[in-house]
Amino acid sequence: MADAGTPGFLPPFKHFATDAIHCGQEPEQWRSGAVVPPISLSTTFKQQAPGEHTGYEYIRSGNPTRECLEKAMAALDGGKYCLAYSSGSAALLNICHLLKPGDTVISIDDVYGGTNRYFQKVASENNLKVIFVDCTNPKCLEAAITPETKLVWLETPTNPTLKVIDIKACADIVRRHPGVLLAVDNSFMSAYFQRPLSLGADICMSSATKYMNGHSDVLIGLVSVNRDDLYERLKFLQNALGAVPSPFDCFLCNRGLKTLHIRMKLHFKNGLAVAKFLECHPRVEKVIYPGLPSHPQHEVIKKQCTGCPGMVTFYIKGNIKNASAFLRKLKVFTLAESLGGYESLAEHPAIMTHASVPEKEREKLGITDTLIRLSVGLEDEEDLLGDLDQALEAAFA
Ligand SMILES: Cc1ncc(COP(=O)(O)O)c(C=O)c1O
Ligand SMILES: N[C@@H](CCO)C(=O)O
Repeated sequence: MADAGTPGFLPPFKHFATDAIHCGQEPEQWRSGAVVPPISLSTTFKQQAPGEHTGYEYIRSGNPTRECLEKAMAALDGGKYCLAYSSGSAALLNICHLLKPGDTVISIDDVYGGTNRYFQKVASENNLKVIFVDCTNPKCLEAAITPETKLVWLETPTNPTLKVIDIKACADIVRRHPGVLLAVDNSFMSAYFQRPLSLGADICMSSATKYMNGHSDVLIGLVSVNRDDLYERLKFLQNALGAVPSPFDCFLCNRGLKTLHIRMKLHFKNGLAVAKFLECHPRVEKVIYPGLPSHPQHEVIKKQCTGCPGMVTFYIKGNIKNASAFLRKLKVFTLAESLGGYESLAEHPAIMTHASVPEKEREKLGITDTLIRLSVGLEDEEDLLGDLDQALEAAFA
């Protein structure tokens, strides 16, 4: 019986679990017939004669364990190719090396703090112009494109205010401007809930450090594309820049993919329960969760996604003291950066993940002293809700 998915959302991507378990994992590729791909640590490979090799010559340019992960991830992203990097930030760096001095990048205004930092404090100092646009209104994107624009960078939902962008609408606009690439950072959704390539994006990037690996024990980035020319250039840059992940990290992330479909369904269930609980709580000012009908782009996420992740953002009543007290009083949720693991995490973006965003910009984006971001994990729902309730009360005691 096929998984019917969630009413109102896209139906689940077909064969997702089977692809996660089998794509790129063929035992026949190993002399041993290993059902689980071995970890190939060798940094170099014997050649029969100069230049006559097995397809592998040096670890940075190719590794069997990394290729198993890349093949599995390409299938999950619905892409032709995938390339792995040492982090999501390294993936962003490689993508930006597709550009030339004098090019312009249009970025969604609300992005991960580290992405903002790279754009404002590195790329901008290397002859790239970066402008930030609220692409929740695609007309704003259209108006911002100039002849120098060569890359549009989206996150959806955005980190941390969970704005949802209509990927297809933005892709339709970008396609009217030849030479402009559309990249979507899919970290918050995972491939299980969202496939940007199928909606017209040229590049799908994931900090697989998050949901894709899903165990908070690997730093790794993944980039999927369909276009042969993009793949060839990114493959060259992957080797030339050298920001590749270790075989062990590839092994762990490849293993994480095998349970992604199960984990994401539970993240959705727990995330929605937490959002609904907070929405009714007297100590909560406002909840932002794309899975709630109250979210301004609720219809967009249902149109382009098969579900919602466990990312819930809310404004606690009071001030910074109440927000800080709440975070300190949590027992099941852990006060820590990052997201997408099996454990529930809570953080204060203005002080933690988005501290590098200039204060005026943070305020404009709504990243205020009372904004709290949750990564709702896989714990028992009653324990999660009970923890939030006791911490909210304690924050005002
Ligand atoms: C949405 C988003 N994109 C990119 C990154 C960067 O990924 P990494 O930490 O793997 O470098 C992060 C977090 O770090 C993130 O939250
Ligand atoms: N990008 C992750 C790690 C932050 O350093 C987050 O937003 O929590």
